[in-house]
Amino acid sequence: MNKLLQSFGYAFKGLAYAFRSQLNFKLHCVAAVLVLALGWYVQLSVAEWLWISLAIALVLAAELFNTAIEVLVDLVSPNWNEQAGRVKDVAAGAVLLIALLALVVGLFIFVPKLS
Ligand SMILES: Nc1ncnc2c1ncn2[C@@H]1O[C@H](COP(=O)(O)OP(=O)(O)OP(=O)(O)O)[C@@H](O)[C@H]1O
Repeated sequence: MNKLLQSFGYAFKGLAYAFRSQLNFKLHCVAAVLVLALGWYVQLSVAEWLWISLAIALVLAAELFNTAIEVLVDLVSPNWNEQAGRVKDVAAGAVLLIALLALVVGLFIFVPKLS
C-alpha cells in the first residue's frame, strides 16, 4: 500500500514538473478547464463527455510524453546533434497530430450546439 502511494507521489511530481516547466502543458490544462466548463454549460450527453474526456486526456498525455522525451534527449545529448533534434521534432509532431484530432472532436461536438 505504501509502495502504491509512493508511486502516485512520483506521478504527481512528474505532473507538477511538466506544469511548472512547460508552457504548452499549462496552456493545454487551461484549455481543458475551459472546454469542461463549456461542456457543462451546453449540457453534453454521456457519449459527448466520453469523446471530450478522451480528447483532453490524449492531448495532456501526449504533452507529458513529449516532455519526458525532451528531458531524456537533453540528458543524453546536451550538445547540438541532428538525431537529437529529430527525436524532439518527431515527438512534437505526435503532439500536434493529437491536438488536431482533439480540435476536430471539439468542433464536431460544440459547433452544432453553439450555432
Ligand atoms: N540537442 C539538440 N540538437 C539539435 N536540435 C535540437 C536540440 N535540442 C533542440 N533542438 C531543436 O530545437 C527544437 C526545440 O527544442 P526544445 O528543446 O526547445 O523544444 P521545445 O518544444 O521548444 O520545448 P520547451 O517546451 O522546453 O521550450 C527541437 O524540436 C529541435 O528541432
